[in-house]
Amino acid sequence: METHITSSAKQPHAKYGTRDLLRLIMTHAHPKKGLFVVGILLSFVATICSLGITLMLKEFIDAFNHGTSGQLLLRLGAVIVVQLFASVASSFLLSYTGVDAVSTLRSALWQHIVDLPIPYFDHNRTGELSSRVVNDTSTIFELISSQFSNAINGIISIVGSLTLMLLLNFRLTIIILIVVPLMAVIIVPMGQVLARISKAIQKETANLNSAAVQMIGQNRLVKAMVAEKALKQQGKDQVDRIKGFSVRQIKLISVLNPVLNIMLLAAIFIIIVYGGILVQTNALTIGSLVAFLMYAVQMISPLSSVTGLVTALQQTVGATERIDNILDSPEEDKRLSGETLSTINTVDFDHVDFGYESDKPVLKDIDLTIHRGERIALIGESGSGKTTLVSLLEAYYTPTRGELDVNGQTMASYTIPSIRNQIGYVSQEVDLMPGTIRDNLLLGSTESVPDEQLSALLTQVGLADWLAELSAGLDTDVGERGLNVSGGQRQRLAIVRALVRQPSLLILDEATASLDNQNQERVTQLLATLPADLTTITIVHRLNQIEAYPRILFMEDGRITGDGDHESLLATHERYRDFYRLQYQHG
Ligand SMILES: Nc1ncnc2c1ncn2[C@@H]1O[C@H](COP(=O)(O)OP(=O)(O)OP(=O)(O)O)[C@@H](O)[C@H]1O
Repeated sequence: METHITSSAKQPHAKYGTRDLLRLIMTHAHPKKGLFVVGILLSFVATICSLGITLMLKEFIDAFNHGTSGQLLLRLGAVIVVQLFASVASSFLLSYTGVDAVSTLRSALWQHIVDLPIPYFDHNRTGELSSRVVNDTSTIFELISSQFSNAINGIISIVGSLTLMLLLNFRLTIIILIVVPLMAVIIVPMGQVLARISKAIQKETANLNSAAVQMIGQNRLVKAMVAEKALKQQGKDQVDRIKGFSVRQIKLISVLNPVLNIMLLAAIFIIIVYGGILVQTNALTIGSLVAFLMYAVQMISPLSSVTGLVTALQQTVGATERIDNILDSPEEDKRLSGETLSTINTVDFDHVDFGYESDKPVLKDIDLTIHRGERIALIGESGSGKTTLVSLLEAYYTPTRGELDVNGQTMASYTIPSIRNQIGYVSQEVDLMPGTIRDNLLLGSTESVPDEQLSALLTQVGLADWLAELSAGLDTDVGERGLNVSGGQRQRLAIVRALVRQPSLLILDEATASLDNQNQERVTQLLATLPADLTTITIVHRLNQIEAYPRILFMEDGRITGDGDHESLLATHERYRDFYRLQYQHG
């Protein structure tokens, strides 16, 4: 039988390389190839023009003694204009290509993450996933929009300058060719160390991101546990780890740049001394010497952007691997070619087993039939598998053994959206989405629902007075993570959200933490006001309203050991009796 637990068992990909990066960019970022090629060509033109300008300057200087040529100035002006236009246009086109590609990649990632199956989220931390969408895609953006074109221009500049230098003076060029490899001996190993450091910075920054998401999200818990000190220390340690790597990085860069500058100065010094001698002996014109100097700079300066490309590629390959891991994880199979489930009349668990991990069964031999319109309470000790049982109904997971049928047909034959559309699910952790109350109530709703209907439902759950007090009514913003709404109100809003889609099965995972007795009573009363043909399964944590449920399922260690009404369970089920008495003793 198919299970969705694929992400954790995924085989690690073979070593990642530039080819994977290219594949990722081509298949998911869809860069505008035409614009990119035009951008590179214009960049090529701009670099060639720069080299040409130097050559013209040489002619200009050498023509000084014979009076300046107006025609030469005109040509120089024209080339400068072309160079300016080409660099502006290429810079825009390449950056635009990068922005466009990274936006496409981010959207693809976002959409893919939305469609990942629940088990994927069981195994991956929120902060890490958000870091993939934001930080790792930025690394790819930098590569496409600047580092890549800088390096290509650098190579053109190096090759062009070198060729022109060779044409101007062979021996001077040879001297430069001795200095440059010396620089490479310093740049390349330092570049590798820098790459390792920036990889570590990236990793630690992602960790900080994920820790920050948790720290902010769990702020109430932290305060409740008076854990501020420990958490501050944890944050400081994490920040210090990044600082440690960053300091090493700036130390290296601080040394690298001046060393390179000194080597550049040394090269210029040699050129001036040796070139000066050549000028004196008329073996070289002053114009050629100036041009030579400029070419030397044009050749040496881009060296770091060329070697920088290697570093950038290494970093981006790391980001690629992480993004690929997400994109390669299979999306939830929504079984869109299956049948549409238009109502739920019966649900049959036929000797169903399920475990999140194959060797640890959580549900054991569940054999159960639920009929339309039943009001069921599901109770049992914490960890006995209640939430897991209803998660199977939501098709978040599939049974590892046995059969789960709806209307006498295997659940696997129905499309997943049609199953979920028939189920109103109110989970224990009720989260509201950012937006207005209306946005929240209509989340995922494809049909327009009149405000009167929403108000009627809000009245039904006892929120009419609360709504009337809000100045903007249904348009009130619920605030981030729904903090402006109390736990009980949140749960009742979630009930309305579930009812708006007119489900045939309502599942309520009662939130013990946020519900006081009064609220719980309200929820129980609400069940009585629901349409008679709406089946409800309520996971009940406190039993003070348990008599209201005609059918109670008692779960122990993944099995249903009791199935009946309150009186019959009290009479026949020892554990239920203990459970009931224990709860009552504690009020
Ligand atoms: N996503 C998951 N991955 C792995 N194990 C899980 C996962 N969710 C729950 N479990 C385990 O499955 C078992 C049953 O959990 P479940 O949440 O279904 O119990 P429950 O009866 O609803 O508990 P409670 O009343 O505390 O909500 C527990 O041992 C739990 O640790």
